[in-house]
Amino acid sequence: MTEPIEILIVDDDVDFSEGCVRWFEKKGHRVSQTTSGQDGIGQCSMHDFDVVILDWNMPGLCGIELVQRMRESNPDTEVIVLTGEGTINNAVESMRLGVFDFQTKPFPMGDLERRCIAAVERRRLKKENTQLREVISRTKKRTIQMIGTSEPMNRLGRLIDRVALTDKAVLIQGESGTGKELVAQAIHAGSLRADRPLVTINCAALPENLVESELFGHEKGSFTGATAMKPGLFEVADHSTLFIDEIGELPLMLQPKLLRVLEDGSMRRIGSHKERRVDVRIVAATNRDMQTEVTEGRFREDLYYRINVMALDLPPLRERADDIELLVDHFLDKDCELDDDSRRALINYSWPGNVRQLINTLQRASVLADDGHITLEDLPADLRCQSSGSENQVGENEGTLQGSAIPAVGSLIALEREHIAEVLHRENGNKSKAARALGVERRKLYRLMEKHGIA
Ligand SMILES: Nc1ncnc2c1ncn2[C@@H]1O[C@H](COP(=O)(O)OP(=O)(O)OP(=O)(O)O)[C@@H](O)[C@H]1O
Repeated sequence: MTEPIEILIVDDDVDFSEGCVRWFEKKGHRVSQTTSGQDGIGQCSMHDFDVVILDWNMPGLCGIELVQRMRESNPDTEVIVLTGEGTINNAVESMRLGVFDFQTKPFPMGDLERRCIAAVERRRLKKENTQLREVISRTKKRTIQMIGTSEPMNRLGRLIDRVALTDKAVLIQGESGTGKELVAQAIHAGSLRADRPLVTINCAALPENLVESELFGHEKGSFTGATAMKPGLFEVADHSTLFIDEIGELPLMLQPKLLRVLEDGSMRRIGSHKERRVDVRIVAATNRDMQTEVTEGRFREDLYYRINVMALDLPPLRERADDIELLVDHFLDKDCELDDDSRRALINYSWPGNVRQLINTLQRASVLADDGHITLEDLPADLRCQSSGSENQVGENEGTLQGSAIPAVGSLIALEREHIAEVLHRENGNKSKAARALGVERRKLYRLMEKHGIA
């Protein structure tokens, strides 16, 4: 049997439509029926049908009007038009409106079912197309290569392989820069959903009021600025994986909505009454202690248990020192080489900003090095100190300038940038702590970091 199709039959011929309902139901499809065009439009606004089978000659609203209104509110639903008077004009008109097919009564029911199956296929392809376009416009393509052969990394690799195939929600916890996003990509790549793109949202990088519309989408006109309908990331990630980065930042008022999708896969766009069903696997990440978040009332306990079905803890780089040299060699510019002292300094450092800090340090050193020959002088002061045996200090380059526009020394902008970088450095790259120390919201810190090109 083929996949069950959700069908709405809109026809004022009661005998015909009841016959259709019985026939389709026997074939295992889910069918609703109405004899009124107005009611059909209402049902479409409440439910996401795959196919509407519509009589062209209904009393009240004419065929053109019905098709137009249904397609306006349900551009994804395919429409098959039925008529007793098969005129060329009707066919041309309905095709122009984007209906999938046009059938003249009477016809064999088997034909109608075959047309419905073909319509569902077109709907699936259209949806997939939209998903791909959305994802391409939102994400940069990256290949996943996790470097590390230490025992903690081998253990993590084995866990990823096992977790990936389960389809269960995963919570990845670890310090900033340890590779949580990379792990999310690896889980998706190893899952049965891997042929579809991974969709990502970072809750902390978006203003609070945008998180809801990004996740759940909105209808045109549902709030100021909603000039067009936009599907949410849950719809974009249908049949795939949604990576929710910094889930600890998810506003409390949105948490019940997320819980609902996780429980039964149902959601609504902002400004819509229509319930949509999605099949999305959630992989979430955080560098917060979620137990504390729950205890202190910032995160719902029920949601925490829902997302924490499988937990993965990422070790900080200082707990897998065996991997440092591998990472250094992997990320070192191919035209550069390290002298013995600088190599030793890199290997012995405690890397509070983890792999991200290591990558930044190497990039910085390769810019500063003469003829590609990296010496201790090309490394930040705290690495040099540590290498000469002084106390562990934090990484000064968790805050390396990435852009090319360096503000004039002493300018207000330069001072702001320096101060932010210094606080990040003092807090070991921990953005929550840095935001608290700066007296701003974490989101604001993200925007400031972006503005100043701080990595
Ligand atoms: N094991 C690894 N092998 C190769 N690259 C890695 C590894 N771990 C991390 N990286 C790289 O380090 C950088 C930071 O990793 P990622 O963004 O995944 O960290 P994160 O834990 O999600 O950080 P944050 O909490 O700040 O978002 C990325 O460029 C990533 O590719």
